[in-house]
Amino acid sequence: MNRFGSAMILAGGKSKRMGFDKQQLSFKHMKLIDQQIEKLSHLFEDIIVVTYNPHYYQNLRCRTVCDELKEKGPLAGIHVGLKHAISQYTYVLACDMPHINRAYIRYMQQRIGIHEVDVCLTQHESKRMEPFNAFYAKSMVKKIERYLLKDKRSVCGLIAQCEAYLVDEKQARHFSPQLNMFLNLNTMEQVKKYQRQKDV
Ligand SMILES: Nc1nc2c(ncn2[C@@H]2O[C@H](COP(=O)(O)OP(=O)(O)OP(=O)(O)O)[C@@H](O)[C@H]2O)c(=O)[nH]1
Repeated sequence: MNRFGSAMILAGGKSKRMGFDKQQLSFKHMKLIDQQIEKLSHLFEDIIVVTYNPHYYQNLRCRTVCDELKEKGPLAGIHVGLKHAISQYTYVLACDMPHINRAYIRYMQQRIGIHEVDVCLTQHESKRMEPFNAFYAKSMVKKIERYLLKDKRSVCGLIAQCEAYLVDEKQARHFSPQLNMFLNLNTMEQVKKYQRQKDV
């Protein structure tokens, strides 16, 4: 099994705040998630989209899976994505995140190379953790399953029980000064603001 061959995009949420399915978000006449798949395909040989709508992805360079443990939130997506991953570590992204930072992905891979942890993610000065734009080990599958079956859902609660490499906010800002690489679009207001700033 290789080390970093798989990436997953979570696209199985309810998008209540957006008011329409975030998998359908488009910029410049191209779906955001299709743009993510395109970008990630230059960095990872295996792209997994965790979705209940596999037909959206038929002609793209990815495969699809859907949650085994339903109605349990993003961790259930991470759970099934890791189960199907072909590599020891999988890069995890949400379908509403428009910025993919290659240098930061490489940096996290280097850190994992040295520290051999269960997860590598970023922690803000406030101690809040970013569950996406992060790496998770395939060896976490059983642990996540047990956690979800106890009806727990918090990614951060799970991380507290793991060997984690936490990149601190200051370090992350060297790669993304405004932390745009963690921007996620939950509402139309956020989409409009993003469009105004980026002219997309
Ligand atoms: N596979 C899977 N992905 C999920 C699930 N819940 C959320 N996600 C994904 O996780 C990421 C973050 O989700 P949120 O934005 O917090 O939740 P959401 O359900 O998409 O949106 P809201 O209904 O507005 O909270 C998005 O990429 C979602 O598609 C789930 O139950 N299964």
